[in-house]
Amino acid sequence: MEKQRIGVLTSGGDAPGMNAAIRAVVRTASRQGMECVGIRRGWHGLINSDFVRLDTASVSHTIDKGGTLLYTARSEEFLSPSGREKALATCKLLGLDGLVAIGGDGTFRGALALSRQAAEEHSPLQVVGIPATIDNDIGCTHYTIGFDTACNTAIACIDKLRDTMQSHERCSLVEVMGRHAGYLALYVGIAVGATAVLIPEHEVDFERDIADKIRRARLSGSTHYMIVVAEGAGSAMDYANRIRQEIGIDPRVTVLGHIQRGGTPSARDREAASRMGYSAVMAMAQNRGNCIIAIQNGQIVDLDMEEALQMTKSFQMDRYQILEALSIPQA
Ligand SMILES: Nc1ncnc2c1ncn2[C@@H]1O[C@H](COP(=O)(O)OP(=O)(O)OP(=O)(O)O)[C@@H](O)[C@H]1O
Ligand SMILES: O=P(O)(O)OC[C@H]1O[C@](O)(CO)[C@@H](O)[C@@H]1O
Ligand SMILES: [Mg+2]
Repeated sequence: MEKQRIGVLTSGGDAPGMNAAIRAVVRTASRQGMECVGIRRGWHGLINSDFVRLDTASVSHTIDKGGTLLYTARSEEFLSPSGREKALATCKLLGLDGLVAIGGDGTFRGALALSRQAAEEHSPLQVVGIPATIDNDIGCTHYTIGFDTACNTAIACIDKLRDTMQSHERCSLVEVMGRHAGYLALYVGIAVGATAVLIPEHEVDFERDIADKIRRARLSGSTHYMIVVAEGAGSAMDYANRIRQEIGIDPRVTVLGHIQRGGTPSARDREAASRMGYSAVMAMAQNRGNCIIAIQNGQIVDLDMEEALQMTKSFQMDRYQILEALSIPQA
């Protein structure tokens, strides 16, 4: 039988730990006697035949690096069957039997569409997804690569901010990432002991969620207030203006932005990425392709891609209650 050859790519927003996942895929493939081709710039690269051959040595000294050595991109063209047709032509040209796609939910929807189109053309292509996004918003998995590092980065920044907010007895609003998801904001809020956390999953009521919390903190003796705002929960600047007008204090706004997507991956992200990368290739080697590698209750599982993409994650409102119980004194 011919030696199996697989492709690996990163797509969507980058996340610290993606390199550790690529490394695990390449090294496990090599152990399984498979060849590995890196596709650069996500689906855009697959369409344009943008590739690099990878071997065990080419992923040395990458486990500790943020970003992705394969670059990442978003591709409009890949959304159309004609775009995916070009991507399939690259797969045929390179002789790929399978593809490991490291990214978020959009990346997996793309992978599923590609494998369906390949099946229709009677040239099957196994696809396996590895969840990597700092948003931790993929329904089928309790954990996505990059989340822990992003939390630690945001916490380190907010700890610094707290020093100056405390000295000046100010209110600080810090915007963290999360266009559609509040996991990052909530975990960070608990870890920094925030006065309030605003998340997209919980409609913001200014009086209840901001004003009342600041007042109660003041009544209990606090003279500085830390409010963590997920970017999808509204503009931190608008909330600051309202606080100025309605409460009469003069807040400062800090937008942490893309700094949260960079940096040295944490131990948790390196470990999760290594286990997931290994499991992705093993699933393929054992003919269990078209799946997403997930972490459920600490265990690695592989789930049918179509079913996994229909799963939703119920938001952890218990954590929201814990945050309130720990940071806001009772009236
Ligand atoms: N329904 C879909 N069908 C085909 N391709 C898709 C689909 N959704 C997304 N894609 C492809 O996957 C790419 C990445 O998706 P997206 O931009 O949603 O990021 P993601 O993987 O969800 O990561 P993140 O949300 O963390 O940035 C898109 O640019 C597009 O090329
Ligand atoms: O600026 P970009 O690269 O489009 O990505 C921004 C988005 O990516 C995410 O960080 C996920 O990676 C979202 O929280 C954010 O809204
Ligand atoms: Mg996404």
